[in-house]
Amino acid sequence: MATEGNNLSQYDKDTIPNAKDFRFGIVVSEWNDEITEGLFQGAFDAFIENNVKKENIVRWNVPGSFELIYGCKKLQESFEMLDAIIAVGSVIQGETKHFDFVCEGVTQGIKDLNIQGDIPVIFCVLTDNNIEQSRARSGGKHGNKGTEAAIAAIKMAQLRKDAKFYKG
Ligand SMILES: Nc1c(NC[C@H](O)[C@H](O)[C@H](O)CO)[nH]c(=O)[nH]c1=O
Ligand SMILES: CC(=O)[C@@H](O)COP(=O)(O)O
Repeated sequence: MATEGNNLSQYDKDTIPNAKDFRFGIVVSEWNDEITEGLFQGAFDAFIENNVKKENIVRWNVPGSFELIYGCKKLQESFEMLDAIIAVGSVIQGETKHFDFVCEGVTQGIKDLNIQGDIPVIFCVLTDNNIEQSRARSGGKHGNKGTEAAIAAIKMAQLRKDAKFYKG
C-alpha cells in the first residue's frame, strides 16, 4: 500500500498498548534537518499522546543517515533500559549514485542492529526523490512517518516485553 492517498499519522488509540512505563531513544540525523526535525516532532508528539513521560525519551543527534547505524548501536549499548529506539533520517536523491549506497547501507545496518541487538530499532528513514516528497511525509499532506515510527516503537516495545514474560 503506497503512502499516496493515505495519511501516516492516523491511528486508533484503542489499538495501541499502554506506553506509560516505556522508555524510548530517538537518534536524529542532521542532514536535511528541515525534514528530520519534522519527523522527530511527529514521533515525540505521538509518544506524549500515548502517555510516554518526557523524561523517558532520550534524543541523540548524528551528522547523517549513514551515522544512524553507529549512533543506534551505541544507544543500545549505553542505555540498556530502553524499550525501543527510532532511527530518524532523510535521504534525498542527488546527482550521483551516492543516494543508493547511503540508503542501502542504512537499511542493512539498521536491519543488522535488530538481529544482533536486544532493543528494537525502528526504521524512520525517508528515501525520497525530491524534497517535496520528504515534506509531504514529515508533517505534510501524507502525514508524518515519525508518528508512524512512534506507534511501531510502542508496539515493538510491548512485543519485547511479552516475549521476556513468556521466556520466563
Ligand atoms: N546525501 C545525504 C546524506 N549523506 C551523508 C551520509 O549520510 C553520511 O553522513 C556521509 O556519507 C559521511 O559518512 N545523508 C543523509 O542523511 N541524507 C542525504 O540526503
Ligand atoms: C544522498 C546523497 O548523498 C546525495 O544527496 C548527495 O548528492 P549528490 O549525489 O549530488 O552528491
